[in-house]
Amino acid sequence: MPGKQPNLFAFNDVDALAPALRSYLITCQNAGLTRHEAFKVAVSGGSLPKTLAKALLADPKSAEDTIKFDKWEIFFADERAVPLDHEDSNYGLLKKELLDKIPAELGQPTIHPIDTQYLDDTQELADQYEKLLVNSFAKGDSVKLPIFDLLLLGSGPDGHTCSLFPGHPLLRETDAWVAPIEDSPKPPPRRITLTLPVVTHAVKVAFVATGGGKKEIMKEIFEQGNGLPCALVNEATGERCSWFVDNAAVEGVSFPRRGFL
Ligand SMILES: O=C1O[C@H](COP(=O)(O)O)[C@@H](O)[C@H](O)[C@H]1O
Repeated sequence: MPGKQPNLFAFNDVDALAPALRSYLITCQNAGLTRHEAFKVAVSGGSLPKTLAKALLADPKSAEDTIKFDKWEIFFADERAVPLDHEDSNYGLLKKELLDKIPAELGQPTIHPIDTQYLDDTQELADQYEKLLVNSFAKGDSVKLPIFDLLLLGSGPDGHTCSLFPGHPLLRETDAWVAPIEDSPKPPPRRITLTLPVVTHAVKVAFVATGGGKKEIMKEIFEQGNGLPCALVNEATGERCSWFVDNAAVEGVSFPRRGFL
């Protein structure tokens, strides 16, 4: 692994995890604001938005403990090729769990959903999302990869992250920033996803994984790796990567935990 190993932060439960995640997000936010007066974050769907909402919608404990939502630019780490109000939409999920609940006085983030006029053609859907990233990140022709301030990811019980699935040829993609997938083993099959080089190029990467249903795959990710997508992210990002988990998700996993300060 480059540099040090990923940080594994384990908590008793989601209620204990959420304040630590909030504090981590504020640190990433403030670093982004210092760098370019915005916080550019890509988020996943699945179980993440609920935990994210718990972290972000909590009452601030001090003046420093402030989420500057109006400075947040939220992108999607992966998205399903469905309308934004469809029950499978990652945007729809984030809206329901978080966006609709942000009090107006806290300011509102800028959201970058997929362009649903291209739903019938996943290659075009991916290309259009890549263009959006080019316009949001590129400062000239020299930009080879977008640099997100943070990628907020989940881990499926098969070790997938974004819509990058174990053993799938998409894991070898080196050119595209955003790629289509038509054969996702987890429904719905038609999706787009950030590619591995984009994910691993982010300033920071954070996974959130909770519940005993994840413990077998967490063991494999942290003990063997086995080329699982989550393990590939760990290997490529090292200490830039942090895992926020509950104890149930890492029961029996031999990997050093770090204390969250
Ligand atoms: O299909 C997806 O699954 C993963 C993992 O979801 P989880 O419910 O096991 O946390 C998610 O990160 C991804 O964004 C989503 O499209």
